Amino acid sequence: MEKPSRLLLLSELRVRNLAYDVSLCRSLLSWKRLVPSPVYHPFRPSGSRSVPVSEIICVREEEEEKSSRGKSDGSWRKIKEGEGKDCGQAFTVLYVQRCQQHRWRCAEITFTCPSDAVCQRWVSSIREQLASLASRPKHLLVYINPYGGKKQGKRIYEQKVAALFDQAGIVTQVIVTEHANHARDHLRTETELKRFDGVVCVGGDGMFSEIIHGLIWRMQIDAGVDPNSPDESLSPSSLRIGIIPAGSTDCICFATVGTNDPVTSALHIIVGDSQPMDVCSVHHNNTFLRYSVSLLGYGFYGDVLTDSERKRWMGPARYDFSGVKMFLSHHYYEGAVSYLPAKGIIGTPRDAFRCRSGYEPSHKSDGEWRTIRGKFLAINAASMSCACPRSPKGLSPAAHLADGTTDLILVRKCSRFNFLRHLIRHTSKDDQFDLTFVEVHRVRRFRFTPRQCQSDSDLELDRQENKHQIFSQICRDHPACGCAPAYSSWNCDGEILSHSAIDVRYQNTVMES
Ligand SMILES: CCCCCCCCCCCCC/C=C/[C@@H](O)[C@H](CO)NC(=O)CCCCCCCCCCCCCCC
Ligand SMILES: Nc1ncnc2c1ncn2[C@@H]1O[C@H](COP(=O)(O)OP(=O)(O)OP(=O)(O)O)[C@@H](O)[C@H]1O
Ligand SMILES: [Ca+2]
Repeated sequence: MEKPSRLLLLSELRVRNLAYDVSLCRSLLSWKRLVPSPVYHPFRPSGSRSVPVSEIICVREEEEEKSSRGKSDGSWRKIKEGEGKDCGQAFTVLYVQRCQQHRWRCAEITFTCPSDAVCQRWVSSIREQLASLASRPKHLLVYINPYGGKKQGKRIYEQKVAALFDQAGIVTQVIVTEHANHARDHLRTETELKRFDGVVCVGGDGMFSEIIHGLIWRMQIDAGVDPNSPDESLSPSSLRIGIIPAGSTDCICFATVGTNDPVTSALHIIVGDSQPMDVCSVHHNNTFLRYSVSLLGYGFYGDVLTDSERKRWMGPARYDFSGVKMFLSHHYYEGAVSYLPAKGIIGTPRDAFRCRSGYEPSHKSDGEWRTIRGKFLAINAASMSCACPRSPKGLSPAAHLADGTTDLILVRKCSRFNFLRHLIRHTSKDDQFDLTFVEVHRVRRFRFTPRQCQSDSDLELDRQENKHQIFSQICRDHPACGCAPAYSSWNCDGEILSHSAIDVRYQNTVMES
């Protein structure tokens, strides 16, 4: 065995009885097949592969091979006969294999060594390399929501994730929640959080939201900041949050990882990947309501959520049922949206670029507040793309994950046919914003006031702008006329907000695994 300075190890090992040149550099494990060649070179490498050490899950000594050594095991005998060498132990490397559509799988390869000593050297060298990867979690606190999505959270964790964490040497404390807000309250009070490198959320967007709320609260308390104060800037979280998708939309997982697959997510957690994301805070009259990381939607998405919560027994299909119902209801809502455009940022919501990686928040000064009044079918604020299996490009395909902005999408009252065109474009390559009744702005902050809550001076401005629309005034004065509901609700990451008039501002960035 030679050991050039660039290499940590270089050996001739066997994989399924074939000879390979196997090397371990500082960041790469590579194996190259050695094929006999009759022409110039006695051995010519082919079939080479390499895996970054950062994507190795673990290395395992093959105990069975050790015990069968010297016994009349067919494969061992072949190696002995073929090579005429004294065969030793084998070791298996488990590593990440990238598959289609951003899926990751755990692959493994077993190397047979010529001696025990060589095997030991390989195993300890790879383990040393793995131990030096500081971003890998060692202790994780896992919350399982057994109630989200198709109610499979517990099974998904036990069958697809637990064994992988175990193989990667991750020690877990698992809590299966018993009621809504169990995880949030547990994070707020009971746990000695310093023991953990991260929190794992097995559930959907609502469960992730619970965990964000618990963690942010806890971080503020630990940092001596009043969590209720709207003006205090958030103390950043030292704990990362990993998501194992087990909900109905799982858009936070899909938009960050590119797929909703528990094994892929578990592998991202194991290798210590991290992804910062923006957190917005939502206030009503200076009172804090909630944080949001994905969608804040009024009108269509608020109504779909309100209607679908009554049909939870349908599982994820409730959204399609309520989606069709609310599409047919075709409710629009009047109000004023004011926003602070984000200036000096890289990109616009109409870019072709898709973001699944971090982005530095820009702190350049912003523009002037602008106000848009009107009748809206939907007002959506997307802090990330909100991509999900229903819409793989999402509500705002070019939204950045951590740039301190939100894409504000306004869909004005239009015909059902036009609204359907807009919706369908979420599922195709066509631009859903390239329609006269849709506008999108990248903003740092925004406010919404339903028409019924607008001040008299605002209403006077409205009247001047919409002199011809006399019926809107009649409907406002006679909300019982049945022409349309006056208020919708805000869908905040899949939870219903208690107020319609809200003030939303970019707050901070948290880490997600
Ligand atoms: C004709 C096909 C049109 C398909 C249009 C698909 C657009 C889908 C866009 C999905 C955006 C999801 C945003 C994520 C929000 C999450 O924070 C939240 C919590 O998990 N999920 C939802 O609110 C769950 C929201 C789920 C919304 C489902 C809407 C389904 C609309 C169906 C309209 C059909 C019209 C048919 C007419 C005959
Ligand atoms: N043990 C529990 N029993 C009842 N509700 C729970 C429990 N644990 C958590 N919850 C609540 O369940 C709700 C739904 O969970 P979650 O959002 O994860 O799934 P979902 O709504 O099906 O998926 P998505 O949000 O991705 O569409 C959340 O509001 C969460 O607070
Ligand atoms: Ca939910």
